[in-house]
Amino acid sequence: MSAVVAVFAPLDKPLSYEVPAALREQVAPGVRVRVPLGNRRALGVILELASAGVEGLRPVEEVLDLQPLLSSPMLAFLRRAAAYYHHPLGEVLRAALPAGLTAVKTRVNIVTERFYRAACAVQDPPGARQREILAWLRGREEVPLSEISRHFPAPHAVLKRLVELNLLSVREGERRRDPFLDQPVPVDVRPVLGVDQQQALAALLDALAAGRFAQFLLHGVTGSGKTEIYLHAIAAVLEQGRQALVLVPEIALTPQLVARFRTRFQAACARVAVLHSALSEGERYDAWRAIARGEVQIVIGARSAVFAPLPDLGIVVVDEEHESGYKQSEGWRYHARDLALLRAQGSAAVVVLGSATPALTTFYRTQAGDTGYLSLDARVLGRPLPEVELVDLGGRRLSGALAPELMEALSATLERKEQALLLLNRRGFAPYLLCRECGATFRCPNCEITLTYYQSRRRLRCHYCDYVQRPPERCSGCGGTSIEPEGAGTERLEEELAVAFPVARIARMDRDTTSRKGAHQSLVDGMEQGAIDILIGTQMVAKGHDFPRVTLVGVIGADSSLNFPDFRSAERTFALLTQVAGRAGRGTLQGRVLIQTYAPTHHALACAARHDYLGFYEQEIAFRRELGYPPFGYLINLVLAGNQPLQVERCAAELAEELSRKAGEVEILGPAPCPLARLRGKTRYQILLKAAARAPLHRLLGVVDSRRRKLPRTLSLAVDVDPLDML
Ligand SMILES: Nc1ncnc2c1ncn2[C@@H]1O[C@H](COP(=O)(O)OP(=O)(O)OP(=O)(O)O)[C@@H](O)[C@H]1O
Ligand SMILES: [Zn+2]
Repeated sequence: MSAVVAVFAPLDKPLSYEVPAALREQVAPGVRVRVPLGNRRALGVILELASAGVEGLRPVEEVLDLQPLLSSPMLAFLRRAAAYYHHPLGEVLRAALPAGLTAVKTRVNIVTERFYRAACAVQDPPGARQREILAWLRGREEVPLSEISRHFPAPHAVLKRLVELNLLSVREGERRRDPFLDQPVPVDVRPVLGVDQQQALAALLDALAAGRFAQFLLHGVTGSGKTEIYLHAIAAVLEQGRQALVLVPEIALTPQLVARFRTRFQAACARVAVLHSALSEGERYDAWRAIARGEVQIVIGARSAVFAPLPDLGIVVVDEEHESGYKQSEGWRYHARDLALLRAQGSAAVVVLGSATPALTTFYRTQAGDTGYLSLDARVLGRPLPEVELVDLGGRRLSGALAPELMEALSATLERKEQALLLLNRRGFAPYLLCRECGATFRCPNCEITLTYYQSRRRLRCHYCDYVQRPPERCSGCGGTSIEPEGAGTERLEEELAVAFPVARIARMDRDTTSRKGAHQSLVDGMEQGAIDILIGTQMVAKGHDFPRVTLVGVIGADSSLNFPDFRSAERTFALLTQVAGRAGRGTLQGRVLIQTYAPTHHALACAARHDYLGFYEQEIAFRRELGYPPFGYLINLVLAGNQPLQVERCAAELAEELSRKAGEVEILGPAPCPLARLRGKTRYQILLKAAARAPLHRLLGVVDSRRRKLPRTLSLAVDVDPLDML
C-alpha cells in the first residue's frame, strides 16, 4: 500500500510513501503523517491511498491523527486553491491549518483554567446567590473562573452547584486573551427593516432555501444598514442547522461589528468564535477543533478565517469586499474574497460580498450577470448622505496643513458640541527631513524609501523595515545644519490643532497609537462616549465606524494616493474618500465633508464628492478596457529578490527571455526594478505577465515552476497571481 502525501515544504508536487503493514488501519486521506524528507523529518497530509505497492518508496513513519483533520471537501478546495495560485500544495495546507499542527516539534505547555457558560435553560435556581451569579453569566459569553472571582468572592461552591443543576456548563481550557470576550455585551436593537433592506434580504433567503452555491454583491451606500441584512441572513442559515463565516478586513478594527453579532445571537445560544491575531497557538488550535466538530455556528475573522473548517457552511459574508487587507502580501499571496467564492462553490453556500465601494472587478461581474446585484441606495430612515465640498488648493499657500475653510468648519463643529474626524493618510510628524541647503533627504539604508520623522521621540524611522536612527545634526552630503521636516503627518497635525483649538479634546488613531493592546478600543470608546472632540487619523478612521455624533469629516492630502504608480490608484482613492465621507452624519444630525485637494477635477474626487459610484465606474472601466487591465485582462506578477543586485538583474533578464520565447498570447512587461527597488536590504525586480484569458497565463507558469528549481539559493521568486499592488 502506498500513500500520496502533500509534505509541508516548498515542493512542486506531492510525494509517494510506502504504508507499512502496522499503519494500514490508521491511514486515510486527510490525516497527518510524519515522513522522511531528504535527511530530515517532515509532516504532511495524506491526499490519496493506493492499494498497489510501489518498489523503492520510503515508509511513512507515524500517523498523527485518529480522524482526518481535513474533510474531503476541504481538501478538494485547497487543491483547487493551490492550482489557481501556482503555490505548492504542502505550503497551502500549512497556511490553512493552525500553526501547532504543522511543526515537527510538539507544542508547548499551556496554562489552563476553568470556563463557565450559562446553559440554554430558562429556569432559575433556588438560592439568591446562585440566581445572582447565573444572571450575570447569562449576559456574557464563556467566562473564566478568574474573571468570575473578581466579581463574586469565593464562588466555587455556588458554581459547582449550578453545574450539578445543569444550569452552567464548564470546561477546562487554555486561558483566553480574547479582547472581545471581556467586553460587556451591548443591548440588541432590532430595527424594522426598510423596504430595500427587505428586498435584498428576500433574495438572499431565496438563495439559501435553494441550498445551492450563489453569489451576491450587496452594494449599499455608507450607513444603509448592510450589517442588519447579514444578521438576518445568518439567522436563517442557523435555522437550517448550517454555519456561517463572516470575513472582515482587519479583526482588531472591528470591535463594534463583533459586539453586534454576539448580542444578536446570544439569545439563540449560538456560539460565535472570533479568530484574531492575539490568539495563542493553543487557543487557535482549540478554536479550530471546536469549529471542525460543528460546535461553533458563526466564525468571524480576517482573511485566514476563510480556512475555518466549518463542516456545513451555509453562508459566507465578505464585509468591505473591496479592501486590500484581504490579499496576503507575502508567501502564498491568496485573496480571501476569491477563496471564499471557491470554497462556497464546494459547499453549496451563498456568498454575500458587501461594500459601499465595490471593487471594480466585482461590480463588473454583476453587469455580466455572474453575480446577483442587491442595492441599498439610501441611508436607513431616509437620513441624507453628507454634503461633500472639494477645497481646491491650486495656487494657494497654506500656513499650516489645514485650509481656512476647514478651520472654520472645525470651530463651528466644536461650538455645536459635535465631533469631527480628520483623515491624513500618513503617520509620524513628517514624511521626511530635508536639508534646506542642498536638498538632500534621509533614506533608509535597507530600503529605497525616505525615513519618516517622529518629533515626539526625536527619531527617524523606516515604515517598511523598522530601521530607526537619531535625526542627524548635519547633512551628510553638504555638512549644512538647516535640516527641517517637510510635509505633514498625523503627529504634526495633532500638534497644529492643539495650538489652534486649545480646549478641544484631540486624539489620534494610527498604527503608532494603536499598537498597544486595547488602545484602538479605548479610542472607539472615547468617540462613543463623547470624550473626544476631534479624532485625527490615517485610513484607520475611515473603516466601518458608526459614531452618530460625527458631523464633520475633513480630508487632508486627498491626492497623495493618486500619485501611486499603480493602475488601481484612482479606484483606491475613490473608495477611501467615499468611505471616510460616509462616517459623517450617520445619526440624526446632518453631516458635512471637506476634502482638500490639488486635483478637484480628477474623476476620483469629482465622483466621490457627488457620491457617484456609477459615474466613477463608467469612467474607470473605459480606461481599463482600453489598456486591457482587470477585469478585461488577467495579471500575474513575478518578483525576484536577492542580496546581490547584479545577480537579481541577470536572473530576471534570463527568466524574461525564456518566458518571451514561449509567451504565445501572453504579454510580458519587464523585467524592471520594482517601484520599491530595494526593500529590507534586498534588490527587487519584477516581470508582469498579462493576457486576455487565464489559461495561457497558467500554461506559461509551467516555465516558472521548472525555472524556480534552478535558481541560486540566494534568490527568491514570488509568484503573485492577481496582484493588487505592485510596489
Ligand atoms: N432598518 C433600520 N432602521 C433603523 N436603523 C437601522 C436599520 N438598519 C440598520 N440600522 C442602524 O443603522 C446604523 C448603520 O447600519 P450599518 O452599520 O448596518 O450600516 P452599513 O451599511 O454596514 O454601514 P457602513 O458600510 O457605512 O459601515 C446602525 O446603527 C444600525 O443599527
Ligand atoms: Zn527600511
